[in-house]
Amino acid sequence: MALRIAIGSDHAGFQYKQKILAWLQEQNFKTADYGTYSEESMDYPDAAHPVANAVEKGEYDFGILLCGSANGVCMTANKHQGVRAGLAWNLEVVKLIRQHNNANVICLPARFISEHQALEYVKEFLNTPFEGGRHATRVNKMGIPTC
Ligand SMILES: O=C(CO)[C@H](O)[C@H](O)[C@H](O)COP(=O)(O)O
Repeated sequence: MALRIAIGSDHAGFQYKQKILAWLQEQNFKTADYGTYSEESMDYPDAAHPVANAVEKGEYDFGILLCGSANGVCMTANKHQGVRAGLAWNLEVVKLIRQHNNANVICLPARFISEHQALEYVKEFLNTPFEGGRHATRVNKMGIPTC
């Protein structure tokens, strides 16, 4: 079955979101676009929460979020149980958020990377598997300790 990918951005990430979405659709991924739908100023949580919800509920396998620095969408997405959103600021870090952190949401800083880089980071994110092993132990400890 094709991977299901939810995407969202604020106004700062809107243009890159449109390019990434077009590429995802060309590749026949199942996609959901949670906005924003123009460059008009808006509040990033209004796009980040719906994407994180879709991943949290298991309706989508991965999320892609963009804002100016990626911090606002990343902080918002990580409020959701079962969401592991990682900041993507270079290719090696993108690999590591999958290999070591099993990130299920990638957060792209549209004002600090090129459109080409944004697309390359998305491709790397989708093609890199989680390594498991010692990293699985650590990821499992991310929840709030009960003792
Ligand atoms: O939320 C952010 C930072 O954490 C994003 O970078 C936003 O895109 C940015 O704050 C938007 O700024 P603007 O001046 O309202 O365009």
